[in-house]
Amino acid sequence: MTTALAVQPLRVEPLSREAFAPFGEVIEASDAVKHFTINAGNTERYHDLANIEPGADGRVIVSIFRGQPRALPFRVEMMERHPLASQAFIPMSGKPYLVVVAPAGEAPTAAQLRVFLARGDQGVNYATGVWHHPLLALGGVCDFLVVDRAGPRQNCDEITLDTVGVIDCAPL
Ligand SMILES: NC(=O)N[C@@H](O)C(=O)O
Ligand code: NI
Repeated sequence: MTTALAVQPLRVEPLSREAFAPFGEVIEASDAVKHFTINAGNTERYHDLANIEPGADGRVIVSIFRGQPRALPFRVEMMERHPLASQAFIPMSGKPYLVVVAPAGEAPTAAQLRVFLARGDQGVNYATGVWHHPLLALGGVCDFLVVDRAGPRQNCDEITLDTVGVIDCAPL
């Protein structure tokens, strides 16, 4: 007889720079970040938004992830981390998406997970080693520009959670 896994309802928070700070950076054109006008006044530059870390023997690469939408309620059953490098996701389709994270270090429990709803104009950069769930697109097929690492050595650890985290909220 298989025993059912315990479930833990997960609260969804709006994504903000302050709340996400323990996990990395939020990539957005906000008055809260350093910005200045360039190109003879035509363009505003929102400067130096994320710490992109490819690791000592890696190089920075840019890819596009085309994510299929996830259905809600969503069961968070696994998490992953990239121990050698950061990973950034910048939405290109203008739709909100979910970000599930836990601090770098010991494998997290469901109770330690943080869930953020990101707007379609907010990207995130996971700092090296930060636990996160793979891409969670919502509302349709969505493209994301992804800035992460190519290089030798394996750069993805996955864990299965003992307790399933359940995200069951409509976007905030
Ligand atoms: N595997 C892969 O490149 N994608 C994950 O790292 C992810 O965070 O979506
Ligand atoms: Ni990842």
